[in-house]
Amino acid sequence: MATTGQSVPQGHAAIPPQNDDPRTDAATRRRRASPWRILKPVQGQIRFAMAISAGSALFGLAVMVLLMGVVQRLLEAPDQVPWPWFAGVALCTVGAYVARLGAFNQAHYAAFRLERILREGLAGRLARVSLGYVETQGAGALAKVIHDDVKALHVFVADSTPLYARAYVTPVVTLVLLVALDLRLALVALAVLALGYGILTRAQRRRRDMVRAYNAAREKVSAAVVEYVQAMPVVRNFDSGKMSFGRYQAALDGYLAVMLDWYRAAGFPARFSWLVLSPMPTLTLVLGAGLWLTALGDLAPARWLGVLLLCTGMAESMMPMMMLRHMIEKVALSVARIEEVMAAPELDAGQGGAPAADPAAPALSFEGVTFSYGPDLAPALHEISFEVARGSVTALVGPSGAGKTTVARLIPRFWDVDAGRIALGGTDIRAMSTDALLQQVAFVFQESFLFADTIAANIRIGRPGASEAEVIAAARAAQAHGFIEALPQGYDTPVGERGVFLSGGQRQRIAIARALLQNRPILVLDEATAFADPENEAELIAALSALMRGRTVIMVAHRLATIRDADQILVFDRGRIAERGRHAELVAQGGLYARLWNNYETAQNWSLGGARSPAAVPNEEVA
Ligand SMILES: Nc1ncnc2c1ncn2[C@@H]1O[C@H](COP(=O)(O)OP(=O)(O)OP(=O)(O)O)[C@@H](O)[C@H]1O
Repeated sequence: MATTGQSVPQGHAAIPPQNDDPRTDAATRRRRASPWRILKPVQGQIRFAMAISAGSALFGLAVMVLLMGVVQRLLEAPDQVPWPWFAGVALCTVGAYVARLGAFNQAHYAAFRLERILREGLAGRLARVSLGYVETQGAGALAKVIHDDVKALHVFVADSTPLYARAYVTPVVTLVLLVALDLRLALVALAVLALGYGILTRAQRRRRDMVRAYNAAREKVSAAVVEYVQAMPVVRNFDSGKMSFGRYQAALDGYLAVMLDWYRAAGFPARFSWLVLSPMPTLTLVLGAGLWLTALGDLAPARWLGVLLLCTGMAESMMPMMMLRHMIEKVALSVARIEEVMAAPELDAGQGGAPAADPAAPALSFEGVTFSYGPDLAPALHEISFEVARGSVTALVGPSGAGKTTVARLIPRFWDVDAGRIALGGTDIRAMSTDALLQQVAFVFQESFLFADTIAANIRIGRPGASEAEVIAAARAAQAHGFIEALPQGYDTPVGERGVFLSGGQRQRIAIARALLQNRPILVLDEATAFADPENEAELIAALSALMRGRTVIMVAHRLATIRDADQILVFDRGRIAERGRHAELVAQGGLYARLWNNYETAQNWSLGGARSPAAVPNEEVA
């Protein structure tokens, strides 16, 4: 189906451009970008490739003209072989091929350079945008831009730019030569071309609508495939695949209907126009007209032959032009997506260093912080204010969706606050450089990212210069040394893509070892025990205790037992702090926390036996 490379698709108006990407939103479609802008960094090299390619086209046309000369000489003096003309033909043929090869070489070099420049630019940009942007876009979608969309541009530069020059130079020069040789035959050839173009343009009239319908149908198929595959474990257990397969089937049927409609609407005229634009009709007509003119004694045979030779190339020279239209449409969506990432707002990082050691200021403070995830969304946090004293532990609890994770993520500036400020040691975090901020705070989130490297390397990310003894000490404190030692290659065991060879609890302990090595004064834990199974929960809690010792801690707590001893508990409810205090005070208050605690305890005592008693089921979701 794809029409990449240099092959010319038959009846290609019937083939819609490829856009198999569900990420293409309406805004992107509106902003279909021209590819030329993005090629600027390698513009010089591309122009050079185009110039060589134009040279190759001129050599090709020179071959035709010289062949005409050969025939003329042979007609004038049949017993004398016109060797110089033959030599000219041979030289120009070699020249055409060498120039063509050179053009494609240059275009490929430019494509490789561009690929590298774009990937570096995109990666650099992503390092400067807010983490919130990365999270909202989705790592998969961004990786696709860096990989697939950049690749699409590579293909465009490598294969299309030389064709571009040929597509313009050949028809124009051919036409000039034809007119110079014989205006009447030139007009015949032009008439055939005009007819072919007319039909093709008619065939493409509904193209834009069809492309839209086609893209929508493809997106539905993509989404249905992803759903079908991702939901496979659930599907197998519950509906033996019938329901989600039904959705997939419906998407495929819709896709087929669009394709058939397209084919019916554009298929025949498109194929017909390709037939008209192929060399045969032009040659037949020019041959007939030439015969007639020769019979009238009004056309020299050598000229006639020259026209025939040029006409063969003329129809063919139109092919690249049509192919290019298709290629540019195809690459425009990739360009739009690349430009969108390149235009993503950068985090306005301050230049300041670490906060001044103001002993009177709290380690961390939220001062009237209001934040919403988007201009049209209700605030996730309303005027949140609290202080965290140095060396103390603050726990964030509350029902699901109350805003706890949002608080944790605002500290490393996943997003910036809409109103109010967040300060470390009295300094607004927006005034600190990214490095200075990160030197103060370590984070352990629900799902810790492990690189496809060894366990030791993953721990060492915390402090690249750490010695082996320090890595092992951190792993010991994080209760990870035991299971690492038991692995066949110990600390040199590769953890696989995103740590798939390790359990959730093991991955978390490696992340804790990493944070221990970082040794930063403030620690933010977001549901760090969420993946703990009963077997390693105790170890995980021991690891966290080691990490928390002597540090200022903010923790989003899943298991309320882990926060009984917290110095301060902030109870969130619908984006506000509903209650605050220590465990005993809050339980005594008999409010939201007391209810959450009660439910938590009930849940802890819940057993299969208890499940038979309806009273034992908790009725409110615990954070
Ligand atoms: N990326 C996002 N885009 C838009 N809204 C979001 C986003 N993340 C969270 N929200 C919304 O912000 C509110 C607070 O969410 P948050 O994740 O902070 O709650 P939470 O208390 O941590 O919940 P949970 O305990 O279930 O993780 C919720 O209403 C949620 O729907």
